Amino acid sequence: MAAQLTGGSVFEKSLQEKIHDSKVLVVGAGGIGCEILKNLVMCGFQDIEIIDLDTIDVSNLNRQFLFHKEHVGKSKANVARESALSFNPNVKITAYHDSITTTNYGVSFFQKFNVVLNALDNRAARNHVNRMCLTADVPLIESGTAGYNGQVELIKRGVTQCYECQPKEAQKTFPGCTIRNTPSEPIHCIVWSKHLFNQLFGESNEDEDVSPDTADPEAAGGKAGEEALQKESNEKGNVDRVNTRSWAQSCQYNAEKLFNKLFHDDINYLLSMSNLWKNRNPPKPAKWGELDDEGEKDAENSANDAVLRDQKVWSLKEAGRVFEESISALRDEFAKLADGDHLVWDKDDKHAMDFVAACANIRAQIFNIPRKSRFEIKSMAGNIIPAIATTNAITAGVVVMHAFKVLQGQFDKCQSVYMRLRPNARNQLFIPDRTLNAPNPKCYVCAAKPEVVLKVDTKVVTVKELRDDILIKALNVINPDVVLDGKGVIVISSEEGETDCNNDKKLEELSIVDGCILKVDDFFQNYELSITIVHKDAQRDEANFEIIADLDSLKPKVDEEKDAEQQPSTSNGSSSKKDTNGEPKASTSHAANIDDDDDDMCIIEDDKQIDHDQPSTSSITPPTEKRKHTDDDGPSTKKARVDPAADEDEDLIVID
Ligand SMILES: Nc1ncnc2c1ncn2[C@@H]1O[C@H](COP(=O)(O)OP(=O)(O)OP(=O)(O)O)[C@@H](O)[C@H]1O
Ligand SMILES: [Zn+2]
Repeated sequence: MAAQLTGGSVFEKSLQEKIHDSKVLVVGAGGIGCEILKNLVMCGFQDIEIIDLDTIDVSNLNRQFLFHKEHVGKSKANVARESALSFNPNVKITAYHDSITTTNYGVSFFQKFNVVLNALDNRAARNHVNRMCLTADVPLIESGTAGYNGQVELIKRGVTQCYECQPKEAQKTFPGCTIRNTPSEPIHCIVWSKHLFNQLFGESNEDEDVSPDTADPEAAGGKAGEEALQKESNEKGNVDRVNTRSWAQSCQYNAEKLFNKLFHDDINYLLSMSNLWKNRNPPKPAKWGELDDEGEKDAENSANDAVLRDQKVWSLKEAGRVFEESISALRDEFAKLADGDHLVWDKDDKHAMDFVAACANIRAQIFNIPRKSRFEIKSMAGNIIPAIATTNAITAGVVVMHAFKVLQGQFDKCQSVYMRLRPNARNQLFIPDRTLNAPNPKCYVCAAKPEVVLKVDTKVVTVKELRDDILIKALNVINPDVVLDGKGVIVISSEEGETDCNNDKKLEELSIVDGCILKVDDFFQNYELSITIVHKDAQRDEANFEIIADLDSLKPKVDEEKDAEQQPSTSNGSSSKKDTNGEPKASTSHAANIDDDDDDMCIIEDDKQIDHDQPSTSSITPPTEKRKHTDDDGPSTKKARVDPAADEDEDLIVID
C-alpha cells in the first residue's frame, strides 16, 4: 500500500520526497495515536518516533487496533511500533515508553522533527507539548475526539493560535467546604467519595480531607462542633482529628464502624456547626443497621444482574451492602501491597467504583440530594465520554492530511477542522474554519511578554501552594524559579531543596502582597511569565486564587463605565465595556478537582465573541514582537476568526 502511494499517482513527486525525508513525532499511542501511526507508515513516512507513558489495558482493545489481547499490560508505544512495522517493515520507528513531560525530551529533542502530531488525552501534556513546540518552532498538529466529535488544528508559532491562546473552560473544581460540609449536588458527593477512597487506600493528599471543615468561615460564630465534641467519645475515633487511614486501620476497616463515623457521627458534628444550616436543609445522619430498604426487592432481583445493578438507583440498604463488600475487597487488596504503596482509584476497577458509587449515594441521601445509578456515577466520576473508533480514525486521517500541508509549507491551508455527527446546514460533516486563527496577543504563553494577574489570598496561600497548585497545576510550568521583582528575593528555586524553608510561609510573610510582581522562569520549557499579585480576601465557597490573563479586566467597574461614556462606541455598536479586542478573559479558579487528568470536552464559549456579521476578510494584526529565543515567525497578516461551525450549530464542541 505504502509502495503504491509513493510509487504511483496518489501523491505528487515533491510531496512524496518530503514525506520520505521528514522526521515525525507522534505523542500518545492511544485511540488517535495508533491510527496516526498506521496512516504514517502506510503513506511512506520513513522516520517516525512515538511516545506513550502507558501500558495497554483490556478496555483499549475495542478501538486501538494495533493492540491485541496478548499485548495487555505491555508498553503502548513499543507494541504500536511492532504492529506498525508489520504493515511496513522498512520504516524506522523509535518508541519511547515514557512521559513527554519529563526532562529527557527538551527543546533539542523537539527540534529534530519537521512536525509533531499530538494524540493525547489530557490538558497538562497538551499544554506542555504546545510550549515545547513554540520554543523549538516546530509545527504542532493538535487533535482530540469526544464521542462523535473530533477536532484537528495546526499550532505554529507566530502564525496561528497556540493551544493556550484561548482560555479553556475551567476544569470543574469545587471549594473544599462545599465538598466537606455543604454538598448540594450529586457531583459534590462523588468528589467527596473519591477523596475518601484516597484517604483510606490511595495516595493521601491533605487537600482531599473528607472530615468536617471546622475552618469553614460560614460556620464561624456558631458552636462549630463543640457540642458534638462534648457528646461524642473520642475512643470511637469519630470526631477526633486523627488521620482517617490510621483510624480505619486501627479498626480493621470494619464497615459498621466506618459507616457510623462517616455517615452518622461526622454528620452530627456538621449539624452542630449550626450557622451552616440557617439557610439550608440540615443533613440527616444515617446509622448502620437502620438503613432504609425502599426498593429492596428489586435490589435482590438485580443482585446477580450486572446490567440492572449498574443502571438502577440503589436503595440505601443496598448501598450499605455494596459499601461493606467493597470496603472488605479493597482492604484485602491494600493489605497485599508493599509498605508505603497505595491503590489508585480507577473507574474500571469494580470495587473502587462500587465504593465510590455506594458512598456517593449514602452521602447524597443524607443531604437530600438525588441519588444516581452506578452507571451515572461512573460517567460523572470518570468524566467519561465514550471513545468511538470511527471518530478517532477520521480525526487521524485529517491529522495526516494536515501534516502533508505542513511539510509543503502550506500553513494557510491548515485551517482547524471539526468533525460532527450530523451534517451542518451546508451539508458538511467535516467543518473547516474559514481562516487560520491568529495568535492572541495577550496569550500568557505565546505573547511576546507573557503576563497574568493572580488574585490570591496572600494571607492564606503558602509558597508551596503557589508552586504546586498555581504554577504547576494551573499555569502548567514544570520546574519554576520564582523571584520577587525589584527585590531580588528568590521565592522558589528549581534546585531541589534550595528554598524548602519558604514552603510553609504565607505569601505575605515573604512580602508578596498586593501590587508585587513575581518573575517566573521555567528553564526546561524556556518560558518566562510575569505575575502581578492582587490580594483578595477569599470568601467561603470561593477558591483562594484566580488567574486572570487579561489585565484590563481588572479595571474597577466605575472606571470602565466612565471610559464607556468618554469613548466612542465600537463599530458593531457595542460599548467599550466589551473586553479589549473582544477577547475572552482567561480566568481559572481552583479548589477540589473532579478528574483533572482526563480529557474534557467543552462547549465553545467564545462563539459569543465571534462576530458573525463580520465579513471573513476583516483582518487583525498579529503580535509583532516575538517569543524569546526566536527568529522568523512566518506570515504577518491573519484573518479574524469566523467559525463556520459556530454560526450554524447551537453547540460547537471543542475537545481540549
Ligand atoms: N504525558 C504523556 N506522555 C506520553 N503519553 C501520554 C501522556 N499523557 C497521556 N498520554 C497518552 O496519550 C494517549 C491518549 O489516548 P486515548 O485518549 O485513546 O486514551 P486511552 O487511555 O488509551 O483511552 P481511555 O482514556 O479512553 O481509556 C494514552 O495512551 C496516554 O497514555
Ligand atoms: Zn498562545
